[in-house]
Amino acid sequence: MSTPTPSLEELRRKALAAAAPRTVGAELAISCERLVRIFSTDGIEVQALQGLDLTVDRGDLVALVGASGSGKSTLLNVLAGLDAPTAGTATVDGQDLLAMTAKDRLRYRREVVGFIWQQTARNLLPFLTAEQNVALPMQLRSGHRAAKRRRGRVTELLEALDIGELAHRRPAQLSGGQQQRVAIAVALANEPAVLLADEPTGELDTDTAAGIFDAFRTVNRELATTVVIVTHDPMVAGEVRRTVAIRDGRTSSEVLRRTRIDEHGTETVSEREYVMLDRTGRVQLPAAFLTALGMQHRVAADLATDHIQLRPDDTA
Ligand SMILES: Nc1ncnc2c1ncn2[C@@H]1O[C@H](COP(=O)(O)OP(=O)(O)OP(=O)(O)O)[C@@H](O)[C@H]1O
Repeated sequence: MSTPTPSLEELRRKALAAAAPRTVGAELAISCERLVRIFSTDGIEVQALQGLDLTVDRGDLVALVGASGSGKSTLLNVLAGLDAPTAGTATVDGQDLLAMTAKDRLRYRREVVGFIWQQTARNLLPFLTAEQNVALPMQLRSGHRAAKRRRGRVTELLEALDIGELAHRRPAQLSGGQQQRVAIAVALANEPAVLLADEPTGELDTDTAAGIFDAFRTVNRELATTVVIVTHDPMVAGEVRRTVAIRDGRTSSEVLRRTRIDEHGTETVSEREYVMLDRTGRVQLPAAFLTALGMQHRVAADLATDHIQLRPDDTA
């Protein structure tokens, strides 16, 4: 059967689509490729990010873990538009972070991302009540919303975070956990595409931290907001579907958790660790595996039908 000849109109549509400018990574919430951030102080250069690759799907909930100084906060600050990368590409919600003017960056911070700091006091204005804190980002946004609609959203957010009855309290009249819930509501005020949190449970006790983490899950599930949390807390890392480890300024491995329910309704959670593969074929193998087999400098790589074997160098 011969393929029907496309009509002139179809060809024209295809040509226009091919010629249209494409927004890199528009289908992803976050896309970073070979991201580099170099800090220079007193003539000394620190490479905080050394060619980091990361993609996050829309609607995902991801924990970023890693040793102190591995580059987690640097990455989060870049994604939040608080800091500019030195090289590489970074797009959030289809917006190119390296091509932004100062004005674009301001709008980006106000409308595209929400940010939650570890220090509870840093997230809120002390002289405003919880509801005034949540309403403020909406008032600052260009093209003011109608006051009535704004009030409705403030109430909705405070209720979603289980703090509806605390709307009239100032931060000093709230516990650390309650303050972080208000901070999440503030960060969500302008319906951001991505919510970023840097050690949001770092100042809280274990039970309160569990509650805050639940709040992130609720937001992720019910408002479909993409959430990225930097954490040291092993409990948080163990609860999310995806945990990405950062080592020496690069994503080194990730753990994916899957929940399966069998025919008897029994839930089982399986975990699998993956190492990252970049576009040039580089992988960073877990240090523990390399030490266990005494692998250094070079390894023997052989292709099998469905896997690649890596063995210690046998020529030494
Ligand atoms: N403004 C800066 N000026 C100079 N060096 C910096 C700056 N910010 C971060 N660094 C350095 O960059 C590296 C990565 O720091 P970063 O704060 O991103 O790590 P981290 O993984 O968030 O650590 P922690 O878990 O301790 O917060 C570190 O060596 C740090 O000293």
